[in-house]
Amino acid sequence: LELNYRRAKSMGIPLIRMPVDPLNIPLQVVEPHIFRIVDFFRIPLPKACMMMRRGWHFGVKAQFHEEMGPIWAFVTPRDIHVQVCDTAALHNVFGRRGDFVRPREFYQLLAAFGPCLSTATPSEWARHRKILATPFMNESIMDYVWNESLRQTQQMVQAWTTKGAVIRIGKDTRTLSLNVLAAIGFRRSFKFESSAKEPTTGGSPNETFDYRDALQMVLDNAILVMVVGWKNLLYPWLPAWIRRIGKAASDFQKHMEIMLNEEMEALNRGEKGMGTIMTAFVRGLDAHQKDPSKGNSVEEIYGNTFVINFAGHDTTANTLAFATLLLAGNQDVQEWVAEEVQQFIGEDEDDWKYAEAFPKLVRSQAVLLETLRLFPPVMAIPKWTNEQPQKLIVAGKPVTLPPGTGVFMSIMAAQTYKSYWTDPLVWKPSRWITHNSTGSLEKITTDPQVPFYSWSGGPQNCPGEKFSKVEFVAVLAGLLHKHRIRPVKEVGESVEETRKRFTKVANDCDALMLLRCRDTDQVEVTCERVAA
Ligand code: HEM
Repeated sequence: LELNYRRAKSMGIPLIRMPVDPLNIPLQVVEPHIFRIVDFFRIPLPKACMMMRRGWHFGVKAQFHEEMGPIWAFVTPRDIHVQVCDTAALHNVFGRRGDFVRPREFYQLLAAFGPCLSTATPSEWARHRKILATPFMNESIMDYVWNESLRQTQQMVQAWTTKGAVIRIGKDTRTLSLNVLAAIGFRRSFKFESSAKEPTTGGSPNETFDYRDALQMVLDNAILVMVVGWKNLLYPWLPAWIRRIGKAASDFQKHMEIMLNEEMEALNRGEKGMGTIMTAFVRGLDAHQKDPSKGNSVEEIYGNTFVINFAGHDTTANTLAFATLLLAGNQDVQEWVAEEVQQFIGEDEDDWKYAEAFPKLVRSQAVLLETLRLFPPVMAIPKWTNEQPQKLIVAGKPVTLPPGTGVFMSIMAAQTYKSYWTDPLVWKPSRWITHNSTGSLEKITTDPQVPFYSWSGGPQNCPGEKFSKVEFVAVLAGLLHKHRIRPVKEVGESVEETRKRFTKVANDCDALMLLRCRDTDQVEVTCERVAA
C-alpha cells in the first residue's frame, strides 16, 4: 500500500488510501453481506469504505469529485485507481487506445462461448471490431430495428391492456428487448409474450429450448455460466436447476451452430444470406480461412455472438425499464413526448417509416439521453496506462500518470457534476432540446463541453449506440401514440408524492454487472388508451 501510495504521490492529485482493493475476489463475495448490515444499522462510513461497495459510483455520484476535483485517486495494496470526470480529459483518454489500454483480464468472463472482441489483444481487437461493427453501420438494419421494435411494442401494449393484465415493467421490457435483438441479429422472430411465459430454472433439465428462451436463460444466469463455464453445468450429479441452465447454454450453442451452417450453405449456393450479423460473421470466416490476419474463426463467431447479446440486451432493457418508471411518475413528460409523436407521425403505426420518423422524434431521444445520463448501465469505464508514463491535461493542468495505473472514466460523476449540469440530479428530458433561430424547430443539444459518455467514447465505443436509440424511440413512440402509463396511486397521494415515490424506486438500484433497478414491481402501473 505504501509503495503504491509513494508512486501515486508523483501525480500531485488528491489521494485516498484503501486497505483492500475493491477488485479483491474474497471481498467481492462478502461485500453484499457486510453492506446489508451497514445499511440496516445506518452506520456512517469513511470514503475509503464506501468505495469497497459494488456500484458505489451510483450512490456517490459526483460528490467525491465535487470535494476533491475532476481527478483524484484511491490507492490500494494492489493498484492505483485514478478517477477522472473532466470532459476534455475523458475525451483524450477515450481517443488514445494505445496509451490507455482496456484491461482484458476484467472481461475474461465474456469469453464463455469463445474468444471475443472484449478479450482480444490490442492488435487483434481491430480485426474483431471491423467484422462486428460493420452490420451496425448499415441503415437497412436500422430500418429493421425500427419495424421490429414497433411490432413488439404493439404486442406489448396489447398484452398490457388485456383485462386483468399485470404489468411487470422490468421483466416485460427485458422480453421486448430480447425479442428485438433475436430478430435483428439473427433473424429469429418471436411474438411478445408477457413475463408470465418466460423460462424459469424450475423445470426439467432435459427440456429443449428455442433460441430466445435459451438465450434468456443464459443471460438471466450469466454470472454462473461465465464463472463456472457452461459445460461444467451439465454434470448429472448437479441439482436439476443447474443442469437446466447448462442445457439452455448447450442449446444456445447448438442454435448458433445451426445459424452458422444455414448462412454458410446460403453463401455456398451463391445467395446473399439473411443480411444479419451472422451473415457478416460468415463472410469474415471465409476471409479468415484465406488469411488468418483477417476476418474471424468459428470459435470467435460464437464468442462474439454471445458478447453482442450480452452487451446489447440488459443495457437497452434496463434503460427502457428506468424510462418507463420515470415516465409513469412524470405524466407531464409523457404528454410532452406524445404531443410530438402525434404532431409528426401519422395515425397508422404500420405506415411509420424509420427514415422519416426517427429523426423527428427528438423528445423521445431526449428521454433516452436523460435516462442514460442519470442511469448509465456502465458507470465507470476502466483503462490502464501502458508501460509508459502518460500525460493528461485535466482542467488545464498537466498530470503524469505512472505506467500500469488504472484510470476509471467516471461516467456517472461526469454526468452529474455541478460544473456541467444545472439541477444535475433532476430527471428533466427537456434539458436536451434546443430550438433553431426562429424557435420553430427542436433539435438535440450537442455541446462538446457537456460530458455524455453512456455509450463510452473513442474507437472502443459501443457499436450498438444507434441500434439502441432506434429501438428506444420506436418503443416510446409506439407506446405513447395512443396510450399512457398510469401510476396506481396510494390512498390520498398527491401528484408530487407519486412522482417522488416512482423516482425513489428508480433510484433503488443494484449493480451486479450493469446498473439496474432492483425491483420495478415495487410500484404498480396500468396502461390506458387515450383519445387520439
Ligand atoms: C442503451 C443501450 C446501450 C448502452 C448504454 C451501451 C453501452 C456500452 C458501453 C459503455 C460500452 C463500452 C464498455 C467498455 O468499454 O468497457 C459498450 C460496448 C459494447 N456494446 Fe453497447 N450499449 C448499449 C446497447 C448496445 C446494443 C443494443 C448492442 C448490440 C446489439 C451493443 C453492443 C456492444 C458491444 C458489442 C460492445 C463491445 C465493443 C468493443 O469492445 O469494442 N450495445 N456498450
